[in-house]
Amino acid sequence: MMVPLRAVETPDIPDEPPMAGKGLELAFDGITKSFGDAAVLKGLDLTIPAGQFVAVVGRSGGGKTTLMRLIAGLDSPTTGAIRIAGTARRGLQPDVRLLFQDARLLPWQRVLSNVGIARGPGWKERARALLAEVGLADRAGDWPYVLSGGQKQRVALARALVTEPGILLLDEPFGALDALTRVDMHRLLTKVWRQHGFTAVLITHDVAEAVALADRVLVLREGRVAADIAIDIPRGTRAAGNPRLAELERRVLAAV
Ligand SMILES: Nc1ncnc2c1ncn2[C@@H]1O[C@H](COP(=O)(O)OP(=O)(O)OP(=O)(O)O)[C@@H](O)[C@H]1O
Repeated sequence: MMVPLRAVETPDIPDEPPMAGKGLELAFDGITKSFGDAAVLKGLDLTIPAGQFVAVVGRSGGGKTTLMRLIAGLDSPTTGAIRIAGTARRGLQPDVRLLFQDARLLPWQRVLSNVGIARGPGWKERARALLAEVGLADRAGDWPYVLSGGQKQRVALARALVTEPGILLLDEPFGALDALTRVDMHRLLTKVWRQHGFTAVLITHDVAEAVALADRVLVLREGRVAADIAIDIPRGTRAAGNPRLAELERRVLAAV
């Protein structure tokens, strides 16, 4: 069944700011990144306030994944610095977690152990609470292979949240899901973002998804921020048919 979904409706979620506390500020100071002679990022200067939900859109090859890898500490910028809560980022850190298009669960661990991968005292209770939050309280004892694609992504989300990261990076996490499951995941992501208060950076090809979920959309084009657009309408009103949403979507598309 084809379901025409221009935007995500989240009328069941009140438009409140995220809970204060966990989110960390993320700043790019003159970031460039080259691979050999190829300049992929050509100078990024911007600050993402703690707890903000930012979507990054752009054409294939525009440098989105490269930027993500720099934030995660999987790679280093050629020049410039990334600061997290004011401190220059150095290598992998537990305050930043990643969610990818594929859930990357460990097939030899049951769902609960996948979520509680970090272990430590009280890990089982914590993992169970997170599974309940993502709607999978009754699947703790299952093996990953019995889960649907959407359920696997829910487990991956619970696992990412178990360490209460200050920044959650999402690299096309819903790209492989069908339209209805995507809408469910949009609702869930909005809910957990509100509850946990992390700073969110979502990479997506889907402009409708970007304007539906984010506070702010960055358009990355040829290694630069071609547009920085505030989505200044309440989430509860971001339904298909809202003319202001359509206008914002047009602005983002024009910049892409
Ligand atoms: N390790 C690498 N070595 C050489 N070139 C690279 C490397 N990583 C990325 N690139 C190049 O950098 C450019 C940007 O790639 P990147 O994956 O960041 O783009 P993207 O915007 O995420 O694209 P997509 O939407 O297709 O994932 C591409 O031209 C790519 O070939």
